[in-house]
Amino acid sequence: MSTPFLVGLVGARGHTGRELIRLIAGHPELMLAYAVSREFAGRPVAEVAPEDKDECVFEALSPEEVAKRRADVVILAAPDGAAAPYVEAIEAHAPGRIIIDLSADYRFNDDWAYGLPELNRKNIAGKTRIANPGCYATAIQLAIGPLVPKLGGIPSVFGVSGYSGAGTKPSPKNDPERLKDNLMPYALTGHNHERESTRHLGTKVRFSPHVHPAFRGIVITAHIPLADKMDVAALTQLFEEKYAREPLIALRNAPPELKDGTNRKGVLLGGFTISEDSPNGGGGHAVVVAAEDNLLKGAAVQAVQNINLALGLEELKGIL
Ligand SMILES: NC(=O)C1=CN([C@@H]2O[C@H](COP(=O)(O)OP(=O)(O)OC[C@H]3O[C@@H](n4cnc5c(N)ncnc54)[C@H](OP(=O)(O)O)[C@@H]3O)[C@@H](O)[C@H]2O)C=CC1
Ligand SMILES: CC(=O)N[C@@H](CCC(=O)OP(=O)(O)O)C(=O)O
Repeated sequence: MSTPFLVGLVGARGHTGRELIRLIAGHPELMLAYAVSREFAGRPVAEVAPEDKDECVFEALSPEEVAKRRADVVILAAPDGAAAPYVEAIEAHAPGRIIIDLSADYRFNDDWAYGLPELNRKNIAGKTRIANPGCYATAIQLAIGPLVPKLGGIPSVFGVSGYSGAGTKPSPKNDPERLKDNLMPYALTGHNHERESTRHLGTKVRFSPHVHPAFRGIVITAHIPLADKMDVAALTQLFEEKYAREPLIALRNAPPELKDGTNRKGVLLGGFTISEDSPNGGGGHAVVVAAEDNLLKGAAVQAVQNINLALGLEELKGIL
């Protein structure tokens, strides 16, 4: 067997960190070199993630210590706003090292590749600075992307997420008591993933998220105004052609439900519908539904796709 690539993981205690440990353990060419957590420091990683076979112990490493430790790839899976000290220390000590940042901190930075392989993999291959997309933003862009050349207005998206999307830091959005028998709308305009989808699709998108009591899983329903009339067969064909060679994207006629996306490695798109109703002329609007697991294609699986592309490995190695 060839020497594995070493991966350092910052934010290893968190929800996405947990999924990343499992994926790294199952990847034939990656090895976990270190796992950073201040709260779990000193505990064996296998205590919380039994699949870890690299016998790591959680460590409370500073950004400088992270930069000085040997690794081919550093994954930053810390909350928004925390990445810069790690990036700066790595720039100073090991500028050629690959960094995959799961937060929103570099998704608006032109010096970083934006890592949504199904829409822009040629911009990711061989890169050393990759911003992993947001969870809702992944589903939104995959649902709207094929229709961008056909738009006749601003797409509007309703989204629902499980509460793991809100991380482990206590907040109303991950408080089981607040969420019990509940659906909580928030950030009705201007959510980060509205800005992110708008930026990377290159066209304005509106988005209102909601959180509900399941732990994981996302469903988004996109209403997409069309410039010209289109029937359901043509709509479906457009998606079939766009995603024909994408193993992580599945299509079906019926609208996917939350549970169809939970624990799925990729995204399920469906519910392809056309409304003839177009008060201002034009082609009416299409409706497309997407279901995904926010922790997998919405975070950790996508990070492994990006690592594979950065290292020149087969994109789906360790995933399928
Ligand atoms: N959850 C999701 O569905 C998705 C999350 N993301 C993004 O991924 C990142 C991680 O999310 P998630 O796993 O949910 O977060 P969690 O809240 O579950 O975990 C955060 C992790 O970061 C560590 N951490 C907290 N503050 C800092 C800091 N200042 N410096 C270094 N480490 C820190 C924590 O460990 P400790 O305090 O022990 O050091 C913990 O391991 C976030 O940026 C999030 O926005 C992206 C897509 C989907
Ligand atoms: C339910 C819930 O709170 N979801 C999070 C998902 C965002 C996320 O994790 O993405 P970033 O990496 O862009 O911060 C939110 O709406 O902020």
